Amino acid sequence: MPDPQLVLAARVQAALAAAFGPSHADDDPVIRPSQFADLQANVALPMAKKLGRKPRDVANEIVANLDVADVVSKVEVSGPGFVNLTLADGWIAAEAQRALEDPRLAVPEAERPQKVVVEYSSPNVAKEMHVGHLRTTIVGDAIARILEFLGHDVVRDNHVGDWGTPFGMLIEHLLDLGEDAAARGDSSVSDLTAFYQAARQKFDADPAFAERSRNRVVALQAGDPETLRLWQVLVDVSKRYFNAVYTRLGVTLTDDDIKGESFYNDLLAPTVAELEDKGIAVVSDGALCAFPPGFTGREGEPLPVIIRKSDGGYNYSTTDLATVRYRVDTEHVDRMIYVVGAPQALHFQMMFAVARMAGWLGDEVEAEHAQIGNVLGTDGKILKTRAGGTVKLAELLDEAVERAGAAFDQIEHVEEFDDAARARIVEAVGMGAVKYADLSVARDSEYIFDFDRMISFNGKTGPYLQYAAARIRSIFRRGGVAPEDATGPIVLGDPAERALALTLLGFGAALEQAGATAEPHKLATYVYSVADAYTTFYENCPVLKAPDDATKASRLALCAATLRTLETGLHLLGVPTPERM
Ligand SMILES: NC(=[NH2+])NCCC[C@H](N)C(=O)O
Repeated sequence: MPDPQLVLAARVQAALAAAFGPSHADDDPVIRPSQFADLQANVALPMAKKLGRKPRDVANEIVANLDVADVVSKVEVSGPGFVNLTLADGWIAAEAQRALEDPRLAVPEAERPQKVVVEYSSPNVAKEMHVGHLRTTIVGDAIARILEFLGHDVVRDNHVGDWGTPFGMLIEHLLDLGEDAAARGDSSVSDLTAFYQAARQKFDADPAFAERSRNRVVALQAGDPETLRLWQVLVDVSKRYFNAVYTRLGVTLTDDDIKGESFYNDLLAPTVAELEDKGIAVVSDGALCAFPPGFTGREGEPLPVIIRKSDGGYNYSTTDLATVRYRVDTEHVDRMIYVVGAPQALHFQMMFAVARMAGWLGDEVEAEHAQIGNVLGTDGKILKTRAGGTVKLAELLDEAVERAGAAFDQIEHVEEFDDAARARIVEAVGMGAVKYADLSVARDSEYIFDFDRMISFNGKTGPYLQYAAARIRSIFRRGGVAPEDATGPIVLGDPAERALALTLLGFGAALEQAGATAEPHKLATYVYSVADAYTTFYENCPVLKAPDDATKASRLALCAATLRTLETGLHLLGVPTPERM
């Protein structure tokens, strides 16, 4: 869908080149939405400064060279030298029609498709996923979906924390409980939080257990087959639990997307060797460290990235460096997006800096930490249960659905749905509410997890948007027309029709921006603006009772284009859209 802003930017640049010389063909035309017209080009002011001329004269000269008759109905110079541009109704209608007829809603695929690793979710084995993981899972999944839709080759990567010293105590605790407890799905094992805490308690209280645990770590690292088998039992129990959460959330991660930390075990030594060969890793206080330039501590002392501890063990950073190296050398990726909590920002900055020193990252390969802000409770503190513990994800999702049910039962026509239909809708509303709440806030800001707000059918919420889409479907049902058969032609008369069509044309730009910056909230905000423009349209423009057949056909086509934009946008956010509700 050609974003009007981009179309006009190109035209203004052509006018700049014609008026002031070809060197200005790439100048920023400073196109902005305006309250006086659809868009405003504000380039005359900076240009006048450069040329030492009056802004208004420059603006007039731009206009004299501007070739926009096919796109714009009115051009006007105002104020000190703004160029006001009003799009032609015919152009908007034709572009909306083109979107309607295109399965991709006229969203172009990327000119230069990239291979992009989107790393997200990344929970830890034998630990319950918490709301922080919930948010990286939801945001990461939306990023992956958006980039895929834009035509990139997306590799989903679930960097599960499945290795490290805690596995010693976890394996010993599993042996104490009896392995069949895991096979039976006994809650002493499947309740991951309880399992982890019990192991931890024994480790702290019982020196003999602690000793066994330490020996077990040694056996694990030495690759003892029986120990590895027990480790795998724990990994499998956790995977089952993660998958249950993913399925419920409609998250597109599968077992094939898991490359846990253990995946890189064999690559750690060669990675470290390369860092040593290149003189990047040096011994400091017995440990092997890299000192990326520009990172200093409180006293100005250089901060280390510890590559190998003095006891010979590798670190979290080492695994991450091996991961970068593997993705560059073996997977040949162009871009890596790490959807991980904001508290790990320094870790990623320093780790990327070391990878750049090693030549793994550079202009050719970009890596970015897509930071995720904390999830707070309504008291403004990090979300905790009433007892002060970590909130369990499964319970949180159950509560979302329960509350969605209560909200849904307030809808007047609720008796139209049988129990099975109601259950499906309520599940979708609960998940949609949680997901949209997560996605509508800039991912790096903290946000307050507030059931009352997110489950409302009013306001900037998932349920509101789901309901908006379902209401459009119900118009088609009542009119006895299938949305696919509403082919227009789109003609714009009422200002609300025009405003809706213009909003629909912004889909491509919203996706493009969301993908470029890995910020799904830009799409979430856009989808809301579509529902908003639709509401104004619906209040002002009768559809089934339109004054004549041509108007009815045009309005049904606008409804169809809106429906597809809403459903596609919500789908790319991972928010389910029940056909009826
Ligand atoms: N490549 C990475 N370090 N990814 C982030 C992993 C997140 C880690 N497992 C955690 O739960 O905090």
